[in-house]
Amino acid sequence: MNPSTTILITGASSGIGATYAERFARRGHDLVLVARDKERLDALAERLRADSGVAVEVLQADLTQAADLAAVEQRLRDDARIGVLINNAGMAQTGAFVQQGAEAIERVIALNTTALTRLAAAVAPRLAQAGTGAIVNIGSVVGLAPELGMTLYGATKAFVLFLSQGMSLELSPRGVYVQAVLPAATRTEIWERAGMDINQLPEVMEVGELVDAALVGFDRREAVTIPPLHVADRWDALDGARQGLISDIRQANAAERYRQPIGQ
Ligand SMILES: NC(=O)C1=CN([C@@H]2O[C@H](COP(=O)(O)OP(=O)(O)OC[C@H]3O[C@@H](n4cnc5c(N)ncnc54)[C@H](OP(=O)(O)O)[C@@H]3O)[C@@H](O)[C@H]2O)C=CC1
Ligand SMILES: CC(=O)[C@H](N)C(=O)O
Repeated sequence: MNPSTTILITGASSGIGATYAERFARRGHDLVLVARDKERLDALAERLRADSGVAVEVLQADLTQAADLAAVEQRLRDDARIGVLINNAGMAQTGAFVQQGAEAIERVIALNTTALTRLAAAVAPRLAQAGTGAIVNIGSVVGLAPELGMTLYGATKAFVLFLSQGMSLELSPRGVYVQAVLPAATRTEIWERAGMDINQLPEVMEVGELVDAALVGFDRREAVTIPPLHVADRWDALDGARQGLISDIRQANAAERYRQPIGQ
């Protein structure tokens, strides 16, 4: 990738986003860092400028707020230097589905799905027009498995995977690379923020290892990167089965098992 490409990273004040910022700064890229906590963003920006000599701009935004989201969209539309969007900002949600209040439901959907989609949609036309660039959407393995018990959060992450695969089908022929990254439990603040104790987990990946693995997938132009999945064939089998299913959907008639016997 051209080192003169600027990378915009959401959720860059901590965890996975901050680590992406470090890694891309080391690769020589200028950065635009987005999150709510300006003090933390400023401190990170200062360190990255000093360590890597790159230009780093801070854009304070609460992506669940209309005006802030619109400002980041505008920036992505207008700034031709930004060639990569790391769509990372997200929050987790604990508790049973019956315990979710309306406000909490709105917030997790607004951040994990609406903001992510709108930012991707803001930058995609410009990248497609230029015939280059990349959009990285951070999902989660939880989005593959309702059994993991995070129904609402998992549903937002299933959305991210579906959206990414659809975007990839549409945009890769136009020169734009779209990657979905699916981490599993990774040591960041997200757990504490959601009121979960990370120390109760049997296994946790360190955030540097996660981002470095995601970047291996990025450099290989993988459409779906699942760093904690040790048998890659499992994903190929799942995705292949899904595609096989499509060929068995024949829309002219209901399947035999749903037909009422004549006369009943
Ligand atoms: N850690 C894990 O185990 C896993 C994480 N993920 C995903 O990785 C992504 C990053 O999370 P992670 O690094 O772990 O968690 P962190 O809590 O460390 O980081 C979340 C980032 O999002 C920002 N953010 C939160 N709310 C908003 C908001 N309303 N507007 C703008 N920015 C916001 C936070 O900054 P600030 O508070 O300053 O706004 C922070 O920079 C998320 O999408 C998460 O779902 C996926 C699977 C596993
Ligand atoms: C961060 C979470 O809460 C979640 N378990 C995940 O792995 O995505």
